[in-house]
Amino acid sequence: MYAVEVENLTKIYGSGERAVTALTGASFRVKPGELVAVLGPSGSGKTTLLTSVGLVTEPTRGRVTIDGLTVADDGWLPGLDLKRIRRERLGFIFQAHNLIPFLTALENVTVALTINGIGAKEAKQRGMELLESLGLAHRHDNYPANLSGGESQRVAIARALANQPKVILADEPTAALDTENGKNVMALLKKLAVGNRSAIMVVTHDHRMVEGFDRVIAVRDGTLVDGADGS
Ligand SMILES: Nc1ncnc2c1ncn2[C@@H]1O[C@H](COP(=O)(O)OP(=O)(O)OP(=O)(O)O)[C@@H](O)[C@H]1O
Repeated sequence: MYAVEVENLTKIYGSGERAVTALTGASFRVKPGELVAVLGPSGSGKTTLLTSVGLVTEPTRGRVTIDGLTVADDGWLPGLDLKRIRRERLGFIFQAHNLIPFLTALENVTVALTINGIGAKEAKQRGMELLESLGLAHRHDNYPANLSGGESQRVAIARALANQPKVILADEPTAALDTENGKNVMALLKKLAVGNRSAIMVVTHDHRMVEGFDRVIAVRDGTLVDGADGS
């Protein structure tokens, strides 16, 4: 089974004279354990692609299936709890890592677990294990303001992984990092994709990082021009 299947996805923002077609007939699939880059110029539709898979942007037409569950078929399917599906099956990593400033590194990770109903003690144990696996156990009680950019991004990765999602979506996760930290983050994502059998989709402009990916999906003017299907 594919982790992500997108068929004929079209997204039109607005209507009438103001309508903007961001994606036209995009189709692709990502397997578990695959690390895929989404590359393309500004305005080409990369974020729309990622947020459609992330259940944030409602597709106008086409089908989106996450881990075997079809969530959209010409718009969201009725009766789905999108928030819950997002929480349970997806993990998000952003450029500006969005850590909660008044929570420690560990608490930033455990908050994702407690929202999903995991008890405090178990959440703490799992959070520490995750931070440990990312080389951050010794920084667990620091607040984001006292973490470096690379450390913050690794905390954000730990948080995205907390619920062992089948699909991880990252928007420019290395853009704010220097080359060395960027490469470390990419190596970590690669390890996690393989080890956890997660599919990871990364929107990036960062050509320095491209060699770390299994596949590059290239987007131009709302159309996928290359790399749509790795099978
Ligand atoms: N909420 C919105 N309302 C109207 N138009 C939008 C909206 N979001 C995106 N667009 C338009 O859709 C097109 C694709 O945008 P999108 O953000 O997906 O591109 P992108 O490749 O991620 O760009 P960037 O690299 O600059 O972030 C652009 O023309 C953009 O202006």
